[in-house]
Amino acid sequence: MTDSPNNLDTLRQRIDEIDNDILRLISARAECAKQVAEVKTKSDKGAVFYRPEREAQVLRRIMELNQGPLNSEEMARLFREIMSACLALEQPTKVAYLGPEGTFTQQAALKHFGASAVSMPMAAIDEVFREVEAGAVNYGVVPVENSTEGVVSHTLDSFMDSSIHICGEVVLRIHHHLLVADTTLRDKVSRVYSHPQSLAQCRKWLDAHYPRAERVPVSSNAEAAKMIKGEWHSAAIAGDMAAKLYGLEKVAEKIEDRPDNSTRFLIIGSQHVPMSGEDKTSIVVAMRNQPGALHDLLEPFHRHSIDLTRLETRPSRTGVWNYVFFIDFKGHVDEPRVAAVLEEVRLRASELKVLGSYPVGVL
Ligand SMILES: O=C(O)C(=O)C[C@]1(C(=O)O)C=C[C@@H](O)C=C1
Repeated sequence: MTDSPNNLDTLRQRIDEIDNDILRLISARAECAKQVAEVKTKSDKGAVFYRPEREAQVLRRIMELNQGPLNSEEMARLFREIMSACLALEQPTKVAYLGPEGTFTQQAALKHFGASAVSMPMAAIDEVFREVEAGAVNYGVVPVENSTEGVVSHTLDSFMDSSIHICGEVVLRIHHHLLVADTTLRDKVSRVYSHPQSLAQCRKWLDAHYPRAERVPVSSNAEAAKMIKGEWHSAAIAGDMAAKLYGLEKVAEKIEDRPDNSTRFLIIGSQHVPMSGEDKTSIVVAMRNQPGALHDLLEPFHRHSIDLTRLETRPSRTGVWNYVFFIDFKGHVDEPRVAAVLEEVRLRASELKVLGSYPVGVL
Protein backbone atom coordinates (compact mmCIF):
# COMPACT_ATOMS: atom_id res chain seq x y z
CA MET A 1 0.00 0.00 0.00
CA THR A 2 1.34 3.44 -0.87
CA ASP A 3 1.20 6.40 1.46
CA SER A 4 -0.80 8.38 -1.09
CA PRO A 5 -3.25 10.97 0.26
CA ASN A 6 -6.02 8.92 -1.31
CA ASN A 7 -5.29 5.89 0.86
CA LEU A 8 -4.96 8.05 3.95
CA ASP A 9 -8.32 9.70 3.22
CA THR A 10 -10.03 6.36 2.79
CA LEU A 11 -8.60 5.02 6.03
CA ARG A 12 -9.59 8.16 7.93
CA GLN A 13 -13.08 7.89 6.56
CA ARG A 14 -13.21 4.32 7.82
CA ILE A 15 -11.95 5.47 11.24
CA ASP A 16 -14.67 8.15 11.35
CA GLU A 17 -17.32 5.52 10.65
CA ILE A 18 -15.93 3.26 13.36
CA ASP A 19 -15.82 6.19 15.79
CA ASN A 20 -19.51 6.82 15.05
CA ASP A 21 -20.23 3.24 16.04
CA ILE A 22 -18.08 3.46 19.17
CA LEU A 23 -19.82 6.71 20.17
CA ARG A 24 -23.27 5.21 19.66
CA LEU A 25 -22.35 2.06 21.60
CA ILE A 26 -20.71 3.87 24.53
CA SER A 27 -23.78 6.10 24.81
CA ALA A 28 -26.07 3.05 24.77
CA ARG A 29 -23.90 1.50 27.51
CA ALA A 30 -24.07 4.69 29.58
CA GLU A 31 -27.85 4.72 29.15
CA CYS A 32 -27.92 1.15 30.54
CA ALA A 33 -25.80 2.23 33.51
CA LYS A 34 -28.32 4.99 34.27
CA GLN A 35 -31.07 2.37 34.33
CA VAL A 36 -28.93 0.16 36.58
CA ALA A 37 -28.71 3.14 38.96
CA GLU A 38 -32.51 3.41 39.03
CA VAL A 39 -32.82 -0.29 39.86
CA LYS A 40 -30.24 0.07 42.64
CA THR A 41 -31.92 3.18 44.03
CA LYS A 42 -35.22 1.28 44.33
CA SER A 43 -33.57 -1.62 46.19
CA ASP A 44 -34.67 -1.77 49.82
CA LYS A 45 -31.16 -2.69 51.00
CA GLY A 46 -29.83 0.81 50.31
CA ALA A 47 -28.19 1.61 46.99
CA VAL A 48 -24.60 0.45 46.49
CA PHE A 49 -23.42 1.76 43.14
CA TYR A 50 -19.80 0.67 42.96
CA ARG A 51 -19.63 -3.11 42.49
CA PRO A 52 -16.02 -4.34 42.56
CA GLU A 53 -16.94 -7.96 41.76
CA ARG A 54 -18.90 -6.96 38.64
CA GLU A 55 -16.12 -4.62 37.48
CA ALA A 56 -13.56 -7.42 37.85
CA GLN A 57 -15.82 -9.77 35.85
CA VAL A 58 -16.30 -7.18 33.08
CA LEU A 59 -12.56 -6.59 32.78
CA ARG A 60 -11.66 -10.29 32.91
CA ARG A 61 -14.23 -11.10 30.22
CA ILE A 62 -12.90 -8.36 27.93
CA MET A 63 -9.33 -9.59 28.41
CA GLU A 64 -10.40 -13.13 27.56
CA LEU A 65 -12.35 -12.09 24.46
CA ASN A 66 -9.67 -9.75 23.16
CA GLN A 67 -7.89 -10.99 20.04
CA GLY A 68 -5.60 -8.02 19.37
CA PRO A 69 -3.97 -6.13 17.85
CA LEU A 70 -4.21 -4.16 21.13
CA ASN A 71 -2.94 -6.23 24.03
CA SER A 72 -5.44 -7.32 26.66
CA GLU A 73 -4.17 -4.96 29.37
CA GLU A 74 -4.46 -2.01 27.05
CA MET A 75 -7.98 -3.05 26.10
CA ALA A 76 -8.97 -3.54 29.73
CA ARG A 77 -7.63 -0.06 30.54
CA LEU A 78 -9.97 1.42 27.91
CA PHE A 79 -12.93 -0.45 29.38
CA ARG A 80 -11.79 0.60 32.85
CA GLU A 81 -12.31 4.22 31.77
CA ILE A 82 -15.67 3.51 30.15
CA MET A 83 -16.90 1.87 33.37
CA SER A 84 -15.47 4.71 35.44
CA ALA A 85 -17.50 7.20 33.39
CA CYS A 86 -20.61 4.98 33.64
CA LEU A 87 -20.24 4.73 37.42
CA ALA A 88 -19.87 8.53 37.65
CA LEU A 89 -23.24 8.82 35.89
CA GLU A 90 -24.77 6.57 38.53
CA GLN A 91 -23.07 8.29 41.46
CA PRO A 92 -19.97 10.51 41.72
CA THR A 93 -17.41 8.38 43.57
CA LYS A 94 -15.13 10.08 46.11
CA VAL A 95 -11.86 8.32 46.91
CA ALA A 96 -9.38 9.33 49.63
CA TYR A 97 -5.76 8.29 49.13
CA LEU A 98 -2.44 8.69 50.90
CA GLY A 99 -1.23 12.00 49.48
CA PRO A 100 0.05 14.49 48.67
CA GLU A 101 -0.85 14.68 45.00
CA GLY A 102 1.61 12.83 42.80
CA THR A 103 2.17 9.80 45.07
CA PHE A 104 2.10 6.23 43.79
CA THR A 105 -1.05 5.78 45.87
CA GLN A 106 -2.79 8.40 43.72
CA GLN A 107 -1.60 6.50 40.65
CA ALA A 108 -3.06 3.31 42.17
CA ALA A 109 -6.40 5.07 42.83
CA LEU A 110 -6.50 6.23 39.22
CA LYS A 111 -5.63 2.76 37.94
CA HIS A 112 -8.36 1.13 40.04
CA PHE A 113 -11.22 3.64 39.80
CA GLY A 114 -10.41 5.36 36.49
CA ALA A 115 -10.28 9.08 35.81
CA SER A 116 -13.94 9.86 36.53
CA ALA A 117 -13.62 9.22 40.27
CA VAL A 118 -12.84 12.27 42.41
CA SER A 119 -9.68 11.54 44.38
CA MET A 120 -8.71 13.43 47.52
CA PRO A 121 -5.22 13.44 49.08
CA MET A 122 -4.87 12.74 52.81
CA ALA A 123 -1.79 13.46 54.92
CA ALA A 124 -1.58 10.05 56.60
CA ILE A 125 -2.83 6.47 56.31
CA ASP A 126 -5.02 6.72 59.42
CA GLU A 127 -6.67 9.82 57.95
CA VAL A 128 -7.68 7.77 54.91
CA PHE A 129 -9.24 5.24 57.30
CA ARG A 130 -10.99 7.99 59.27
CA GLU A 131 -12.48 9.63 56.18
CA VAL A 132 -13.90 6.32 54.98
CA GLU A 133 -15.24 5.45 58.44
CA ALA A 134 -16.87 8.85 58.80
CA GLY A 135 -18.55 8.46 55.40
CA ALA A 136 -16.87 11.64 54.09
CA VAL A 137 -15.64 9.61 51.08
CA ASN A 138 -16.90 6.38 49.51
CA TYR A 139 -13.58 4.52 49.41
CA GLY A 140 -9.94 4.80 50.38
CA VAL A 141 -6.67 3.62 48.82
CA VAL A 142 -3.68 2.71 51.00
CA PRO A 143 -0.38 0.93 50.28
CA VAL A 144 0.04 -2.42 52.02
CA GLU A 145 3.14 -4.20 50.78
CA ASN A 146 6.10 -3.68 48.54
CA SER A 147 7.88 -6.50 46.76
CA THR A 148 11.31 -5.21 47.80
CA GLU A 149 10.73 -3.69 51.20
CA GLY A 150 7.84 -5.67 52.57
CA VAL A 151 4.88 -4.62 54.59
CA VAL A 152 3.52 -1.11 55.20
CA SER A 153 2.96 -1.59 58.92
CA HIS A 154 0.89 1.62 59.37
CA THR A 155 -1.81 0.15 57.16
CA LEU A 156 -1.96 -3.15 59.04
CA ASP A 157 -2.05 -1.33 62.38
CA SER A 158 -4.93 0.85 61.19
CA PHE A 159 -7.04 -2.25 60.48
CA MET A 160 -6.68 -3.36 64.10
CA ASP A 161 -8.57 -0.32 65.38
CA SER A 162 -11.14 -0.03 62.64
CA SER A 163 -14.33 -1.58 61.32
CA ILE A 164 -13.34 -0.90 57.72
CA HIS A 165 -13.54 -3.65 55.08
CA ILE A 166 -11.20 -4.44 52.23
CA CYS A 167 -13.13 -4.17 48.92
CA GLY A 168 -10.31 -4.65 46.47
CA GLU A 169 -6.60 -4.67 45.68
CA VAL A 170 -4.47 -3.12 43.00
CA VAL A 171 -0.85 -3.83 42.17
CA LEU A 172 1.32 -1.15 40.62
CA ARG A 173 4.73 -1.58 38.99
CA ILE A 174 6.87 1.04 40.68
CA HIS A 175 9.49 2.91 38.70
CA HIS A 176 11.64 5.43 40.54
CA HIS A 177 13.55 8.26 38.88
CA LEU A 178 16.19 10.66 40.15
CA LEU A 179 14.63 14.08 39.66
CA VAL A 180 16.04 17.62 39.73
CA ALA A 181 14.56 21.10 39.35
CA ASP A 182 15.71 23.51 36.62
CA THR A 183 17.69 25.40 39.28
CA THR A 184 19.58 22.32 40.54
CA LEU A 185 23.33 22.13 39.86
CA ARG A 186 23.41 18.54 38.68
CA ASP A 187 27.08 17.87 39.46
CA LYS A 188 26.74 19.33 42.95
CA VAL A 189 23.95 17.13 44.28
CA SER A 190 24.73 16.51 47.95
CA ARG A 191 21.27 15.56 49.24
CA VAL A 192 18.60 13.14 48.01
CA TYR A 193 15.07 13.31 49.41
CA SER A 194 12.54 10.49 49.24
CA HIS A 195 10.20 8.26 51.21
CA PRO A 196 12.24 5.81 53.35
CA GLN A 197 10.89 2.83 51.36
CA SER A 198 11.92 4.42 48.06
CA LEU A 199 15.38 5.25 49.41
CA ALA A 200 15.67 1.59 50.42
CA GLN A 201 14.44 0.38 47.02
CA CYS A 202 17.18 2.42 45.28
CA ARG A 203 19.93 1.76 47.83
CA LYS A 204 22.39 0.04 45.47
CA TRP A 205 21.92 2.60 42.72
CA LEU A 206 22.55 5.45 45.19
CA ASP A 207 25.63 3.66 46.58
CA ALA A 208 27.03 3.39 43.06
CA HIS A 209 26.13 6.86 41.74
CA TYR A 210 25.79 9.18 44.77
CA PRO A 211 27.78 7.46 47.54
CA ARG A 212 28.44 10.70 49.40
CA ALA A 213 25.03 12.33 49.07
CA GLU A 214 23.01 12.61 52.27
CA ARG A 215 19.80 10.53 52.04
CA VAL A 216 16.95 12.40 53.67
CA PRO A 217 13.76 10.46 54.42
CA VAL A 218 10.53 12.46 54.06
CA SER A 219 6.83 11.57 54.33
CA SER A 220 6.25 10.77 50.65
CA ASN A 221 7.92 10.82 47.24
CA ALA A 222 5.69 13.66 46.14
CA GLU A 223 6.74 15.65 49.21
CA ALA A 224 10.39 15.02 48.20
CA ALA A 225 9.63 16.29 44.70
CA LYS A 226 8.05 19.42 46.13
CA MET A 227 10.95 20.10 48.52
CA ILE A 228 13.75 20.28 45.97
CA LYS A 229 12.25 23.31 44.27
CA GLY A 230 14.63 26.13 45.18
CA GLU A 231 17.35 23.90 46.69
CA TRP A 232 20.19 23.98 44.15
CA HIS A 233 22.09 21.04 45.67
CA SER A 234 19.18 18.60 46.16
CA ALA A 235 17.55 15.84 44.13
CA ALA A 236 14.47 13.70 44.77
CA ILE A 237 13.54 10.11 44.08
CA ALA A 238 9.94 9.84 42.89
CA GLY A 239 7.75 8.52 40.09
CA ASP A 240 6.34 9.90 36.87
CA MET A 241 3.28 11.49 38.41
CA ALA A 242 5.30 13.58 40.86
CA ALA A 243 7.81 14.52 38.13
CA LYS A 244 5.02 15.81 35.94
CA LEU A 245 3.10 17.52 38.72
CA TYR A 246 6.13 19.49 39.98
CA GLY A 247 7.77 20.03 36.57
CA LEU A 248 11.00 18.19 37.39
CA GLU A 249 13.57 16.69 35.05
CA LYS A 250 14.70 13.07 35.13
CA VAL A 251 18.46 12.76 35.61
CA ALA A 252 18.20 8.96 35.65
CA GLU A 253 15.19 6.74 34.97
CA LYS A 254 14.10 3.46 36.56
CA ILE A 255 16.76 3.46 39.26
CA GLU A 256 15.04 0.88 41.49
CA ASP A 257 17.40 -1.99 42.39
CA ARG A 258 14.92 -4.66 41.34
CA PRO A 259 13.21 -4.49 37.96
CA ASP A 260 10.09 -6.27 39.28
CA ASN A 261 9.58 -3.69 42.03
CA SER A 262 5.85 -3.41 42.67
CA THR A 263 3.53 -2.19 45.42
CA ARG A 264 0.19 -3.64 46.40
CA PHE A 265 -2.54 -1.25 47.49
CA LEU A 266 -5.85 -2.00 49.19
CA ILE A 267 -9.20 -0.45 48.44
CA ILE A 268 -11.03 0.10 51.70
CA GLY A 269 -14.72 0.77 52.23
CA SER A 270 -17.69 -0.44 54.20
CA GLN A 271 -19.39 -2.92 51.88
CA HIS A 272 -19.36 -6.70 51.72
CA VAL A 273 -18.23 -7.68 48.21
CA PRO A 274 -19.88 -10.78 46.68
CA MET A 275 -17.86 -13.45 44.84
CA SER A 276 -16.30 -12.52 41.51
CA GLY A 277 -15.00 -15.98 40.62
CA GLU A 278 -11.38 -15.20 41.52
CA ASP A 279 -11.15 -13.78 44.99
CA LYS A 280 -8.89 -13.28 47.97
CA THR A 281 -9.71 -12.96 51.64
CA SER A 282 -7.76 -11.08 54.31
CA ILE A 283 -8.09 -11.86 57.99
CA VAL A 284 -6.39 -10.80 61.19
CA VAL A 285 -5.98 -13.42 63.89
CA ALA A 286 -4.72 -13.17 67.46
CA MET A 287 -3.17 -16.26 69.01
CA ARG A 288 -2.03 -16.87 72.54
CA ASN A 289 1.70 -16.83 72.95
CA GLN A 290 2.33 -20.56 73.24
CA PRO A 291 4.45 -23.16 71.41
CA GLY A 292 2.83 -24.48 68.24
CA ALA A 293 0.41 -21.53 67.93
CA LEU A 294 1.39 -20.76 64.35
CA HIS A 295 1.16 -24.41 63.35
CA ASP A 296 -2.32 -24.69 64.90
CA LEU A 297 -3.39 -21.62 63.00
CA LEU A 298 -2.14 -22.72 59.60
CA GLU A 299 -3.02 -26.40 59.76
CA PRO A 300 -6.73 -26.03 58.74
CA PHE A 301 -5.72 -24.05 55.63
CA HIS A 302 -3.35 -26.80 54.63
CA ARG A 303 -5.94 -29.54 55.25
CA HIS A 304 -8.57 -27.77 53.13
CA SER A 305 -5.98 -26.98 50.38
CA ILE A 306 -6.43 -23.25 50.68
CA ASP A 307 -3.53 -21.25 49.23
CA LEU A 308 -2.04 -18.65 51.52
CA THR A 309 -0.74 -15.65 49.61
CA ARG A 310 0.67 -13.70 52.55
CA LEU A 311 1.39 -14.10 56.23
CA GLU A 312 2.50 -11.15 58.34
CA THR A 313 3.12 -10.96 62.08
CA ARG A 314 2.60 -7.77 64.04
CA PRO A 315 3.15 -7.19 67.72
CA SER A 316 -0.14 -6.92 69.54
CA ARG A 317 -1.01 -3.56 71.07
CA THR A 318 -3.55 -4.89 73.50
CA GLY A 319 -3.09 -7.37 76.32
CA VAL A 320 -5.41 -10.03 74.92
CA TRP A 321 -3.91 -10.23 71.45
CA ASN A 322 -0.44 -11.57 72.11
CA TYR A 323 0.50 -12.45 68.59
CA VAL A 324 -1.33 -10.92 65.68
CA PHE A 325 -1.17 -12.51 62.24
CA PHE A 326 -2.39 -10.91 59.04
CA ILE A 327 -3.23 -13.64 56.56
CA ASP A 328 -4.30 -13.38 52.92
CA PHE A 329 -5.55 -16.47 51.11
CA LYS A 330 -7.28 -17.42 47.89
CA GLY A 331 -11.04 -17.84 48.15
CA HIS A 332 -14.12 -15.99 49.37
CA VAL A 333 -15.87 -16.13 52.76
CA ASP A 334 -19.11 -17.13 51.01
CA GLU A 335 -17.49 -20.39 49.78
CA PRO A 336 -18.37 -23.28 52.12
CA ARG A 337 -14.78 -24.59 52.37
CA VAL A 338 -13.53 -21.11 53.36
CA ALA A 339 -16.33 -20.75 55.90
CA ALA A 340 -15.36 -24.17 57.32
CA VAL A 341 -11.69 -23.18 57.70
CA LEU A 342 -12.61 -19.89 59.34
CA GLU A 343 -14.83 -21.71 61.81
CA GLU A 344 -11.90 -23.94 62.81
CA VAL A 345 -9.54 -20.99 63.05
CA ARG A 346 -12.07 -19.14 65.21
CA LEU A 347 -11.99 -22.01 67.72
CA ARG A 348 -8.20 -22.02 67.91
CA ALA A 349 -7.63 -18.26 67.99
CA SER A 350 -8.29 -15.81 70.78
CA GLU A 351 -9.65 -13.32 68.22
CA LEU A 352 -10.51 -13.49 64.52
CA LYS A 353 -11.53 -10.59 62.32
CA VAL A 354 -12.37 -10.99 58.63
CA LEU A 355 -11.13 -7.84 56.92
CA GLY A 356 -12.85 -8.70 53.67
CA SER A 357 -13.15 -10.88 50.59
CA TYR A 358 -12.48 -9.11 47.31
CA PRO A 359 -11.59 -9.74 43.65
CA VAL A 360 -7.96 -10.51 42.86
CA GLY A 361 -6.57 -7.37 41.15
CA VAL A 362 -7.23 -7.52 37.40
CA LEU A 363 -5.16 -4.69 35.97
O1 LIG B 1 -23.38 -3.61 36.86
C1 LIG B 1 -23.53 -2.67 37.63
O2 LIG B 1 -23.89 -2.82 38.81
C2 LIG B 1 -23.22 -1.30 37.18
O3 LIG B 1 -23.43 -0.38 37.94
C3 LIG B 1 -22.61 -1.07 35.85
C4 LIG B 1 -21.10 -0.89 35.91
C5 LIG B 1 -20.58 -0.88 34.45
O4 LIG B 1 -20.37 0.21 33.92
O5 LIG B 1 -20.42 -1.96 33.90
C6 LIG B 1 -20.76 0.39 36.58
C7 LIG B 1 -20.37 0.46 37.89
C8 LIG B 1 -20.24 -0.70 38.76
O6 LIG B 1 -19.18 -0.59 39.63
C9 LIG B 1 -20.16 -1.94 37.98
C10 LIG B 1 -20.51 -2.01 36.65
